[in-house]
Amino acid sequence: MTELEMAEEQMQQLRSKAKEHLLREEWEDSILAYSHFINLCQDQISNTQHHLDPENLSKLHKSLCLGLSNRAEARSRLREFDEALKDCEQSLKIESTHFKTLLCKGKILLNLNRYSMALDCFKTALLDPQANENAESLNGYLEKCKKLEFLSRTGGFDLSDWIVNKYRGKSPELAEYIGAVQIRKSVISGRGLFATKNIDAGTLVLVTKAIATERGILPSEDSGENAQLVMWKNFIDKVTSSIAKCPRTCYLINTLSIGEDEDVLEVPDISLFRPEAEEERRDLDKKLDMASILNILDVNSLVEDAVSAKVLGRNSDYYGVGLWVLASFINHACSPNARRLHVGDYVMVHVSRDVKAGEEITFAYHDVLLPLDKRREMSNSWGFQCNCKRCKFEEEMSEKQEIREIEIGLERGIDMGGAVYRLEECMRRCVVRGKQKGYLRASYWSAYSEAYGSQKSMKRWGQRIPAVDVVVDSLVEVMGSDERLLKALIEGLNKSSGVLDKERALKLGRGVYGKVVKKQALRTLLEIGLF
Ligand SMILES: C[S@@+](CC[C@H](N)C(=O)[O-])C[C@H]1O[C@@H](n2cnc3c(N)ncnc32)[C@H](O)[C@@H]1O
Repeated sequence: MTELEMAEEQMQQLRSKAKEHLLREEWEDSILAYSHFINLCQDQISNTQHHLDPENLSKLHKSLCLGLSNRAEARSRLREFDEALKDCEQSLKIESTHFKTLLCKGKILLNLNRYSMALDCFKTALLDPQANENAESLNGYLEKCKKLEFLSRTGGFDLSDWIVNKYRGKSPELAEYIGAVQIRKSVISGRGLFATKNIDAGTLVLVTKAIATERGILPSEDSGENAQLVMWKNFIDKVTSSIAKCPRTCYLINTLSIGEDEDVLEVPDISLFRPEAEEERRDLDKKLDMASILNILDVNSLVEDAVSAKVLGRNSDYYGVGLWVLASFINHACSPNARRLHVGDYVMVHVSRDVKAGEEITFAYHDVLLPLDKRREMSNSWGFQCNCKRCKFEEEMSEKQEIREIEIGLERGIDMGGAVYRLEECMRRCVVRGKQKGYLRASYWSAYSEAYGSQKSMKRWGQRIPAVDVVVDSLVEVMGSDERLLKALIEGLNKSSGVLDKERALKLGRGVYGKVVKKQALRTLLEIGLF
């Protein structure tokens, strides 16, 4: 047997082995075998290209092209998208219209949310004769790319049907989207996200896919602490693995705060977070050590089921944690103007009240319908102290004897209607007006909500305290919409046989869900009490 024949036989064996692994979905073994095969193929081409007849040389090129394409497929199944894309590029250099490679590359780009580049791949694949046999799936991908590209350009998402149908069926396909926002230095701390134009309540400002999420049901014993620790460890592993597989992910995570010296941090351009941003400009070699990863996750991870968030389509027993890079630039405020919806691995952030151009977009990291000391405890556990206008104002007010007495009364369980009456009287005497009234009412919301919910309390105090809609309006003005406010408004007005101003309820609903739920669907949700 000649040397050439021996090499050919070895290649033949390797190819069969690699293919077998691929069919059995043994991705790692398949990658190993294809790598070996590809090396042999490349050696063979460079050693023999001058004395091989053109037909054999072309056969070798074809084999190499297919080997690269199949290795790309196996790598993409392991979510090693970067390496898989490199294989696709090499394969397409040999045969620029190689159908299988174009299909694989298109799917990878779709996974990376690079919709228009994926669309180009599928369009080119359509020109290949093989497209006829695969017309159905190819057309499916083409339609999907077009739809997602449109959504990422316009932000025109519509979750109405899915929500009204109580999340039955597949969750809607989402795309990454960046609205009228930019990252700038913030007076709150470090960098923040800012509106670049006036934005009305309910409008989306961003939709972004998680780098990683971890979800599970927490058992009730030891308040789920152990399970939470296991989930946190799994979450860290997932983030670390994403960083190892993708330099872009590593680069983006590197832009995040570790919670210290935020004021000297660089302000990244928002365009870096667009999936289709140019790769070349980036310093993709910067590495992240484990200590930095842990600090970054500590400061930036979000729990899905927070008060300023709504998890759509999943059992409420689930506990979920995730890292959404762009959303990590949003600072906390005790009078926030944005909320988030969690759908699958995406987070959708919308403003929950009208926002002016240049205003910072903020959401609540923890419950803000609580008094100052409780809020302080929670921001301390996040590792910062909030000094927003509301906190400063309440600090002044907490010096007042009357406020102290009200707090003592609340601790001792006095009639909530009475506590509300005293607070309103105190605000009248201290000439607390406008937003500041909303701030204090928000802090003592639990007293208001209990009073409005109790027949006995309303009978005694109802005439002497402001009506529920007046209080809800003043709260919405300072902290945007909230489900609890919407519920209190509807129930309170029902009880007092007041007429529910539908437009007012719709506005509140819009603040909670954003414009991704259309008016008619929102009306249905309000009618069936599903909010
Ligand atoms: C998710 S990051 C927000 C973006 C961050 N400012 C940056 O420059 O990357 C969370 C960190 O921002 C800071 N932060 C957010 N809201 C704050 C607030 N209301 N007051 C003080 N610091 C805040 C804290 O350091 C917190 O750990």
